[in-house]
Amino acid sequence: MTQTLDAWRITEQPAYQASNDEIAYYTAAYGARLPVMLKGPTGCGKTRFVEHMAWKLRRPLVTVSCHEDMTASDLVGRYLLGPEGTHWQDGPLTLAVRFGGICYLDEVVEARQDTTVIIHALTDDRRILPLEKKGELLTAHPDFQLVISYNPGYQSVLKDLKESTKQRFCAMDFGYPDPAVEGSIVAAQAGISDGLARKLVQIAGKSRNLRGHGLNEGASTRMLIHAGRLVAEGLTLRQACSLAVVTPITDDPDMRAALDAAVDACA
Ligand SMILES: Nc1ncnc2c1ncn2[C@@H]1O[C@H](COP(=O)(O)OP(=O)(O)OP(=O)(O)O)[C@@H](O)[C@H]1O
Repeated sequence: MTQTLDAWRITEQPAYQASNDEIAYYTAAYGARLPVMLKGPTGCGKTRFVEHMAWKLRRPLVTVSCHEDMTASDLVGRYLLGPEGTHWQDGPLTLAVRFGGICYLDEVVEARQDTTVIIHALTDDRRILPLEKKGELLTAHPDFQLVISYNPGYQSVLKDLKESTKQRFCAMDFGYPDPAVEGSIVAAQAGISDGLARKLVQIAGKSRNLRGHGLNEGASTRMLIHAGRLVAEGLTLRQACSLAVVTPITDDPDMRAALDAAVDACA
């Protein structure tokens, strides 16, 4: 069976509101074919940004959510047994390398280090991917680029990228957008008024101040969009925030009470 990247082409513009110069930075990194690391908390727009850039640069985007059971074969490919015997099937990384896509490894630190080292030869001047089981040394297509995401807040000494991996990448910091930008993202994507979106952003601000004081992370932009959608479905702000923000984010009764109070103060 012939494999292509057609299924990974993004045909409709993914909505993305820029906060700073991230589009220019990324465009330059892609122009120089340098690998990029996007750093930031969950749900702040990293994936949406890569989707937007892949669309803008007209490159197919192959996204892989990394996890600790992921093996090198899951990324690179493997021999499969079919009716006509065994045949090689490229994994998602190999497809992007072979046909010139952008490969986005989401939460790469979750993958085992023996998996992450396979990207080393791809992310220095060599730009090669050894397919050991197939006995092929694949040189990356000129349009190939590797992007990884990384949440610095979750890392521990035991679970961090190796220095030799980090130092191969350009890196861009992502945070939650400024309140005005975040409000307009939430209003547009949840289909709610600007006033209501502003309230949700205020609530998020209060939860973000509790980070490190009982919360691992404050409410993300993604959560605010979910809460907004629930209000659009007919829930009150308090109900929507309970369902989409407060209950998912913490099990601690005191912390839930503090967040409920923050919601009431903004309602
Ligand atoms: N700048 C932005 N412009 C438009 N939409 C945004 C922006 N930032 C966040 N969003 C919205 O927030 C949602 C969550 O963002 P996204 O999935 O990109 O987060 P993420 O940082 O990749 O999270 P994770 O690390 O959990 O994968 C998106 O689906 C999108 O609706």
